[in-house]
Amino acid sequence: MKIVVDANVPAAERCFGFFGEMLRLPGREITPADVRDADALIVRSVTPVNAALVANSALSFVGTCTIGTDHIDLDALKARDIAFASAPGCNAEAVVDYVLSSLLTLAERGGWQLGERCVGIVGVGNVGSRLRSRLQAMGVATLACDPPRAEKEGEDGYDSLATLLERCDVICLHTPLVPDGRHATHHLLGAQELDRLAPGSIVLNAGRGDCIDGLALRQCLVGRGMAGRGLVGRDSISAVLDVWEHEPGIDAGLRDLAALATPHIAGYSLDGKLRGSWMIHAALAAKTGRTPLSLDALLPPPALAELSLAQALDAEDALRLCVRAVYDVRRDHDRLWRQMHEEGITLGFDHCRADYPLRREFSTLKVNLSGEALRLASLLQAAGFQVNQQT
Ligand SMILES: NC(=O)c1ccc[n+]([C@@H]2O[C@H](COP(=O)([O-])OP(=O)(O)OC[C@H]3O[C@@H](n4cnc5c(N)ncnc54)[C@H](O)[C@@H]3O)[C@@H](O)[C@H]2O)c1
Ligand SMILES: O=C(O)[C@H](O)[C@H](O)COP(=O)(O)O
Repeated sequence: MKIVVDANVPAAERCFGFFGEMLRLPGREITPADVRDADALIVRSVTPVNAALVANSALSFVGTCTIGTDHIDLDALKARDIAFASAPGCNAEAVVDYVLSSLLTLAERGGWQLGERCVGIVGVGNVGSRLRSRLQAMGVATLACDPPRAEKEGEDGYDSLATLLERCDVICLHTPLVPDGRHATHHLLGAQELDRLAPGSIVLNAGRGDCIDGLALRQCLVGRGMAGRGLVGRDSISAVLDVWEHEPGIDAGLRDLAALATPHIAGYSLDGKLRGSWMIHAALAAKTGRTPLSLDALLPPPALAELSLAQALDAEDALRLCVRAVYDVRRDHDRLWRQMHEEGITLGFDHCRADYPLRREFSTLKVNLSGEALRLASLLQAAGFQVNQQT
């Protein structure tokens, strides 16, 4: 069996070398000639898998080791009877870690507490529902908007986008890119919606770049944001952007105005990436009648497995300390600036992603609590850490 695999797919040798001869290629450069005699194609989100790519191929399986599938033309695969698998939810926990690290960073810079805010979650699927559960358990008020779900399940628990814009001071986008139709998400937040944001609001996009009109956001930030990299003001609008229109050639002007700007890495925990590879490995194993490897065999132990707190810290300060011990979003923001400065926008963006430092998920850290710190147990557990109470 010949398998073409994006060079940025981690654990490719173990997951796909397992099935036969493997050819690794840069994801953005895979051509019809590369897949002509291939049986399987394994991609991440940067390879457009369309009719032109698969038309004259021998492919019988395409897998994407990602949650998003907007780069795949499912009709083109169906027309050629090519089996398809994606990795729903694989990196959802990592995206929630990203959101918490970002909001706690902005809270520190702006001098407010996350617990005072109301977070509006747009798109309540694998990512959004996990975010909602963690925030609710932490005692943070949330509202949710997901018209496709509301239609299927009833309106209870769901609000309109207009209500979120009116009542929330943090708006988190976790929608897929849906180009058209009744629930299209292309430019879901445009000039009109951005105009409705209350002073001091935060807009965070970790869905897909095209879900926000970048030009409108840029104008909004010029008018109502704090001009200057990474700054936040009590009454100004702040943006946290992980995804962008036209990646990797993103708008540097918008990057300059964002409080946190990262190169589409919200889901880039090692756990999330390996889960993605493994899920596609398991799908290909099922298709070919093989017994898959176990996911546990792929995941190494974390470098930082435990930390201990014994003193009476402010609850959000303690949370921030644990969050940053595992994942500090400021490092990704700084890396993007540095790499773009050295290599230019496009190369800098892609190299930041390709050479991504090892990152684990909150759930890999055990926090030992004793003495006064015992009162932090429920907050830390709610945020996703393992907690060990030493009485
Ligand atoms: N930044 C990253 O690194 C990263 C990582 C993972 C996923 N993503 C993106 O985030 C998206 C969401 O991930 P997920 O795992 O939660 O996907 P999912 O498919 O589980 O959930 C998406 C949710 O969005 C809802 N939705 C669709 N159209 C909507 C609309 N118009 N308004 C509001 N809600 C709408 C759907 O009903 C669904 O509940 C993915 O499709 C992917 O594009 C980005
Ligand atoms: O859809 C997803 O799973 C995420 O956007 C994923 O993190 C994208 O990563 P990439 O495939 O671009 O490496």
